[in-house]
Amino acid sequence: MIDKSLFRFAGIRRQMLALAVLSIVQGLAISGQAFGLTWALVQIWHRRAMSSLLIPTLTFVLAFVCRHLCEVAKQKLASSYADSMVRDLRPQVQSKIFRLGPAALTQRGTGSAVTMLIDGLDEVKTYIQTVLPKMMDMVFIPIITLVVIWSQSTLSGIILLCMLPLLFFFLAILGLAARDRSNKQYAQFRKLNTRFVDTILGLPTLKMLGISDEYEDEIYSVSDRFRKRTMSVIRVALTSTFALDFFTTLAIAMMAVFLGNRLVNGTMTLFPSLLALILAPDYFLPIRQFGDDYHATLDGKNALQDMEELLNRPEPDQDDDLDWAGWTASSHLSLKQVNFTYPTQQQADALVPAGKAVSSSKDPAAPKKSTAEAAAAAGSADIPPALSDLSVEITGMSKIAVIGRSGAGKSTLVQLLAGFNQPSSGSISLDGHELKHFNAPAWQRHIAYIPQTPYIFSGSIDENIRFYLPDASSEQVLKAAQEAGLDDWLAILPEGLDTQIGEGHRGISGGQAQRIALARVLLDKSREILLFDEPTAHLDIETEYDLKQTLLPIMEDHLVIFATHRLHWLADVDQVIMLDQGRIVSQGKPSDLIGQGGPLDQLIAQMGGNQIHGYLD
Ligand SMILES: Nc1ncnc2c1ncn2[C@@H]1O[C@H](COP(=O)(O)OP(=O)(O)OP(=O)(O)O)[C@@H](O)[C@H]1O
Repeated sequence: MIDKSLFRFAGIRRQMLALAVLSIVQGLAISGQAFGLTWALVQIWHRRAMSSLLIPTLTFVLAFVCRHLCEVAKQKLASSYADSMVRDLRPQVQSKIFRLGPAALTQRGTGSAVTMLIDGLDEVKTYIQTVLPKMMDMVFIPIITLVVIWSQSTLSGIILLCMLPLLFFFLAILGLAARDRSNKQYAQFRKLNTRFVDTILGLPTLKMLGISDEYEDEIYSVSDRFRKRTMSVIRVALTSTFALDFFTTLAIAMMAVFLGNRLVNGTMTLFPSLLALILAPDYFLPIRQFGDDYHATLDGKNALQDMEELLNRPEPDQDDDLDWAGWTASSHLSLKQVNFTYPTQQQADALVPAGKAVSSSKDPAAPKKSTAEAAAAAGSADIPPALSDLSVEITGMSKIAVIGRSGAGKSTLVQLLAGFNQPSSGSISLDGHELKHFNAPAWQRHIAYIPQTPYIFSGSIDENIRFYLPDASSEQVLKAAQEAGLDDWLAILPEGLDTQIGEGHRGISGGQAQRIALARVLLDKSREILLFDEPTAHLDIETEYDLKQTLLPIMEDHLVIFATHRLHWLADVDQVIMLDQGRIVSQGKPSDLIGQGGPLDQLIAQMGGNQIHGYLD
């Protein structure tokens, strides 16, 4: 019923102990309250003097106050513990998502990550603050009240004790049914969020293609499935409440009949029978409350398991030990027979060592596989490698174009160099350092990655330019903006660099976004390696031409690796790497390759020879 993973949280045992003490005190107070009430009622029944009611009434009031103070204390304790646990958990989950990187986000879906960080943590909080005190109540209060009832009427005690297994049986059966349904409901909830966030992100495209209504219907049907799953959880919850209430009422009614009978026969006095009867509902109350709240907390339990699964995911290896000062004109990078295969969904799931995945492994202590190992394992699977036997030599401030048809592996290679993808085999040597992969802070501190659509966050242009170097001076930012060709645009903006852009603010063009990305590179001179993943793919030819004029001087004193479809860039690079199905089919100086009738000529012919005019001229 209670998640074992909860015990890994610091201080939980102390909290449970404090809650247990409070539950025991509350159990005693409940008995004291029933005792005072019964005493007072018996005094009234026997028409005793009003003064004889003073002590029973005082007992009742004191016990009543103590009972409710215990309740308040338990709620405060559980809620402040749940608060502090969620406060600790939030940064852990957040930084894990960052450490896992873009591949994990692609696998889980952005919506799912957002759900986990916002709703998921709130649900975990509700789960912790509800389940811990209820659990303690269920353990201690029935025992204390049963002892008191048993001491007054053995028969009542036996009736209540016999009813307990029945209640637990129903609690377990319906709890399992609710858990299954709740798991499905949570999976549907994740699907709904992923679908919803993806659709919102793709809304401009959907609108442009005139299919946004169909997606609205699609979201409606996913939401409707979620509603049906929620209703099925509620149905089980109501059945469970009904079953628990029914058996509780039945047990109390049976007790009342037996006790009434004995009272009439004169084999029992009023006080013990009334005390047993008054206390009986409190004997069942914690079990009923746990049963009722159990369904409400299942989402939190699922969210916690989901977080545990994420936190236990092995992270891509990171080489923190690389001691490398940066790329210079004499630097040398060598890749030899490097292979990379994307893991399949099943292989990615098999990486998870905790929770469900552990059960599939005979040895829970088995070492966790890294993404690279999974990719190596993936070699035997059906999916072909995205990069095969890649051997490249790169020296000094060269400019290298990576070209090839769609799906050839250009982006995969750039992402491998950025450290997102880790090779499954092959060797890498950087200025004499042997690397397993490029996920090394010492390397990543020297690269600037510019994708097709640069990341523009919600904030001012100034803040966006400071992306790599938040402490740069205003003069440096302005100079970088001017060098990146943003000055004409800034001149017409009333607020200049302080203009708010990104989500929820002023929209900007693709060319302006690329220039902001260039300004980031120009601002941080320590990034001598530029990794471009088709930065001009979304731009019209005039904008691309304008941007190219800005880009060429920047490329001069950098190592540039430029994945592109636009072959006119061949006129401006020193080396070309042509990929086809993940293999290098042609490599060398463009002037040595063009006109030789090789694969590059075929590609030029297929893509329209005029693109290369700049080079031929
Ligand atoms: N996350 C991924 N998971 C599995 N396979 C992938 C993933 N990303 C890319 N691939 C596959 O890897 C291969 C190379 O893809 P990649 O994106 O590197 O090609 P590309 O040359 O950049 O294509 P394009 O020019 O269309 O962007 C393709 O077959 C693609 O389907």
